[in-house]
Amino acid sequence: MAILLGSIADDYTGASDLANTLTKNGLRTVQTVGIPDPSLALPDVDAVVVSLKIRSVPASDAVTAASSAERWLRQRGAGHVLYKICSTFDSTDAGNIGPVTEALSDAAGGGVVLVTPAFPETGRTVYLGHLFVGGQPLNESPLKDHPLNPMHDANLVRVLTRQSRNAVGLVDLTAIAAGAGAVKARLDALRTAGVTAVIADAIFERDLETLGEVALETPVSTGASGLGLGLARALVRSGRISSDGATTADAIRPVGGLSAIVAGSCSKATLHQIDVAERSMPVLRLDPERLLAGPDEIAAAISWAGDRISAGPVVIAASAAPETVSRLQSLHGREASGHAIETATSIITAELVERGVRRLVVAGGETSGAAVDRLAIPAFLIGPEIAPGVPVLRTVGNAQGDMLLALKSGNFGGEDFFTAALAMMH
Ligand SMILES: Nc1ncnc2c1ncn2[C@@H]1O[C@H](COP(=O)(O)OP(=O)(O)O)[C@@H](O)[C@H]1O
Ligand SMILES: O=C(O)[C@@H](O)C(=O)COP(=O)(O)O
Repeated sequence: MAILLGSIADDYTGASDLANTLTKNGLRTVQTVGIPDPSLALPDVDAVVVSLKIRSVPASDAVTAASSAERWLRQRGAGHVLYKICSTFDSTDAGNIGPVTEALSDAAGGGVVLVTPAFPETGRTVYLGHLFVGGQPLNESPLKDHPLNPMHDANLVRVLTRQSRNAVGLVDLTAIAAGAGAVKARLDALRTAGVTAVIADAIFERDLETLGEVALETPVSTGASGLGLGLARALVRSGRISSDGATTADAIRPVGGLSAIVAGSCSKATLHQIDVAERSMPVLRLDPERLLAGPDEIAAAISWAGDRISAGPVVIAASAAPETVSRLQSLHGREASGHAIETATSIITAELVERGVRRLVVAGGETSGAAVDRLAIPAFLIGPEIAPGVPVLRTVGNAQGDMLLALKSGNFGGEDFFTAALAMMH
């Protein structure tokens, strides 16, 4: 299998978001969970998105994992590797966007890396290096309260500089609006000045098309689904995609079984989606203190679900509002509480699958990563889009048999996302 575009995603929801965008823009795409075992039969594709869970791990671990994935992708022919980060630039001063970007660039021989989290379809735009989420600067958006990566600075040149060894520059909208030639000239000037990564503005898809065209001539870029769109369209325009385009219908052949929703995202969007779901299906809100205290809360949740799930889908949620999250974190620490809750929700998910769930929605990036790892799912085919950034996924090579999943980024989806997702899974 020779591929044209490789991607390394820093979390699993982000990987499915990117795979969805690449598919919608004409690339046959598969999402793997880590580097797949050589025995796994993957379909013939144009693009592979390797999902890693490296957004919130020590930077050195993230660099090691991303570097192995990069080597694997290059060995399979990838001329360009996109490091897929969150459209809200989720990271801390310790990383991991800067360290991974620099490591991937070094491995590919250096140069300047284009970096942009812009994803206009979901309201993420970058202007003069500042990230806006909907109408708000990043630091005023709900991301200021993220449980693991609270974002307090919208100036991404500053944010990335704090995480990088080398200088970070800006390619502003004026250069991008002037076209690929102007962007390349700006990159040349910045390279001469010692810059190795640039934040690129982008407001409209046409800006991302320009950036995709420029990025495709370089070995590495860093960005969200918007840059994926630009790269995919540039590849299609280049005439290098030999297939008739990507199809998604086969991925949603019915799998039967029971259905469930597990939520660990504490984003404003997910909290509202849970409230809305409560009008039409049973919802269990886990007690985070009890989850951290021992296995009883997990056992109680499994028993609660067992009593109801044969009658229809249920929701089990650890998700809580910012005040509750802060209280828990002040008692147990930010990372320890996040990790313990992810472990708990992943155990509950695996028990639900053990009891016959084959159609599963997981809300939250880290939450999805923990759940998919516990289920040991090796890869996914990409089905149709449920909401911008969230496709239906079909497992490949799964020990429990075929399943349909939706891995929902915390911030994505309309208020009826859970019912909309299950309506597409049979
Ligand atoms: N009630 C809670 N208190 C503290 N942390 C929580 C709670 N519920 C979930 N979490 C943690 O918050 C984090 C949410 O991150 P994630 O799953 O990536 O969601 P998102 O997609 O919104 O970023 C996870 O580590 C999860 O375990
Ligand atoms: O780019 C995005 O916003 C998403 O693809 C993504 O990475 C979301 O991360 P989580 O909100 O942690 O799921």
